[in-house]
Amino acid sequence: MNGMKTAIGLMSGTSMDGIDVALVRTDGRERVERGPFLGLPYDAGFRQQLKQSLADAQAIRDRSERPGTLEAVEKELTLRHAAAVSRFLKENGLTADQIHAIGFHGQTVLHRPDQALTVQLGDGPMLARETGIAVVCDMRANDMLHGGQGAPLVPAYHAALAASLPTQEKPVCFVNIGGISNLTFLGRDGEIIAFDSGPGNNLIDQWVEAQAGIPFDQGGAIASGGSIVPDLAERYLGASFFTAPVRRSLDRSDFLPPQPDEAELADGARTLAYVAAASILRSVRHLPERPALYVVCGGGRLNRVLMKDLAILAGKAGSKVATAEDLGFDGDAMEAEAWAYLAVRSLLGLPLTFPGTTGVGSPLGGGVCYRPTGERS
Ligand SMILES: Nc1ncnc2c1ncn2[C@@H]1O[C@H](COP(=O)(O)OP(=O)(O)OP(=O)(O)O)[C@@H](O)[C@H]1O
Ligand SMILES: CC(=O)N[C@H]1[C@@H]2OC[C@@H](O2)[C@@H](O)[C@@H]1O[C@H](C)C(=O)O
Repeated sequence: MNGMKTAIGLMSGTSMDGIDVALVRTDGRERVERGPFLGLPYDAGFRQQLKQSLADAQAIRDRSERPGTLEAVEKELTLRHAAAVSRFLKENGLTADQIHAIGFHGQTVLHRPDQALTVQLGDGPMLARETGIAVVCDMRANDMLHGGQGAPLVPAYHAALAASLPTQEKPVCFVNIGGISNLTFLGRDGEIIAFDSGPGNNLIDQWVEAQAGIPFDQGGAIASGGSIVPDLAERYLGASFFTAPVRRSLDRSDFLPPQPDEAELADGARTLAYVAAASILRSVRHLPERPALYVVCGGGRLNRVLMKDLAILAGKAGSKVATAEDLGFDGDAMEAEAWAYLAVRSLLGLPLTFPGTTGVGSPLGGGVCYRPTGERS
């Protein structure tokens, strides 16, 4: 189809649970055809290396620095992404020459918007060489150089998806409950407002891992046997992040899990599921209007306790809650799809960020493209 480009998006999110791969055909505007998706979980050993890299990244003062284990982890991460692309192409009967570009997120190991410092591990030139496909990466940096928060970037894609929704579902609010949660409000007239809305699954994951050696609370099974600890919930929900007049994007370390003596395993999981749901409603006060509908994507939509809390809280405020799947989207693939979409926008010189999304002064492009030959464009 005229003007359509085919791109692969690669996302390794703040949960550090694996690599998501998705294919999108798009004109970089409102025409979007979603293709196949592949989720490849990291093994426990590599997750541990990524966790170590978060600690090592604390020493970074300039985003090109790679202290401690970071250089080795970046190489390993990039090769794993290259292997993921190769497997994805093979499984779907595709070849590299059918793909215009890869949108490569990498792994965020440090994000300090107040210092305009954001670091995503991932070697774009190496990935381009390994795959034989042009790679668009570093999509957050230009926004930060121009005074933006560098996140969230998915909103441009949410806006393209929302274009296909009927008017009665608007204003609509996409909510991504990943490691950290972020939301995108889309008004009836196309107004777009987005921000990080608070902790998502990261606190739950860290809590059940530390207390029971389990990586995440599948289906909310642990939480369903517990009770909310009101003081603990209020400690999180009373954080300055929620009361500050201005929104800012979050780093994984901005919210830390409870101390072991603050709750039993199930009560802690129950409380943190509630905190993840209530955070979204607390953040909604920054929106100009109550959303008619919340569309939930990201792994948190699979935690039944969290989703029930969200449905109750949103319902009290007069809004409906649906999963991405209820509307024909894919809640696991959405972020990887977004990176494919953003890569095409980057190639076309279209803006990735907007005053209403990252707080940047005016709509702004971003991303750097590396060709397999080594050229940068
Ligand atoms: N079946 C499930 N039941 C409950 N929770 C789940 C389930 N599957 C995944 N999750 C949660 O979702 C998390 C992964 O979500 P997702 O992949 O959306 O996050 P991410 O992309 O890494 O993060 P971010 O959006 O912050 O970058 C897991 O760490 C886990 O906590
Ligand atoms: C710095 C960084 O990687 N931020 C992530 C993180 O995970 C969720 C939330 O915080 C969001 O702001 C962002 O990711 C999504 C994909 C985004 O930029 O839209």
